Amino acid sequence: MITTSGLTKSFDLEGGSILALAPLDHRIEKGSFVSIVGPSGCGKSTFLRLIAGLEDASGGTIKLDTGSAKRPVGFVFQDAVLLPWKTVRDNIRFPLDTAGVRRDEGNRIVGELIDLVGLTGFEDALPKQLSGGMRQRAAIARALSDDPPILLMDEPFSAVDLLTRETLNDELLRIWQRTGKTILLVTHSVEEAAYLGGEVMVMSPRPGRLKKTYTVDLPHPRGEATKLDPAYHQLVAELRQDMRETD
Ligand SMILES: Nc1ncnc2c1ncn2[C@@H]1O[C@H](COP(=O)(O)OP(=O)(O)OP(=O)(O)O)[C@@H](O)[C@H]1O
Repeated sequence: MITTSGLTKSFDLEGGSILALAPLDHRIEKGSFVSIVGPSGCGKSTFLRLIAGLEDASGGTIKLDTGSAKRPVGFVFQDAVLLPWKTVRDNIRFPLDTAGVRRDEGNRIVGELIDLVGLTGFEDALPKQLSGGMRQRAAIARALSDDPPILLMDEPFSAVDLLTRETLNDELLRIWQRTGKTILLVTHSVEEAAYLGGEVMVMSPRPGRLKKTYTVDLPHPRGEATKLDPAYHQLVAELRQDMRETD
């Protein structure tokens, strides 16, 4: 459902250009959960931004097989970029209002999403009244509001404490299983990548290229038992080794 062929991206800099992404050929199946790891500057964000259409490719192609979806991708960034003067409800419904969705239909969708991300009771709160984790929940709901088949997440949980992060990881897996979205998640945590992903893409820098992909066979639903599974520890160790080699 996401196919890249010879995808490259270079940025013009004073006195030359930098190749942020070397030719990338990859295929991501519909409904999969793909974690992306690699050292700083290896092109992880650039890859997501190209898929989202926020950057133009310098070469090659990206094919998104997303049928008749109005908007193929939703994006969740490291910091929840919520409108500070709007309530949780109005932030989540903002893309729906922009798309001209009828008010009663919008109310129904927003109600379901608030329930899905566990923000019931906080519909009328302003972003400043929420914890970091709750703001990220609202950002996920907003990214899902007009039902994009693909959810792109760029280090979505790196600014929250470890316990909240683990809870949000489990919530995200539940959301993924309930919605069937294709999820691509960039993370600096190899533990998070292994715990969440069905596939892990390992990238290396200068220029950014796909070094390796792992298929993760850990069973679902994942939970505390996953973290005790020797196969999980083996994968984390291999990913850590890959990161050392690419740094
Ligand atoms: N708008 C831009 N202009 C110039 N160079 C850029 C731009 N965006 C990214 N780059 C360069 O492209 C390379 C890849 O950047 P990118 O942000 O995709 O890496 P990353 O793997 O997401 O890094 P990090 O883990 O630190 O977020 C880096 O060398 C970066 O400096």
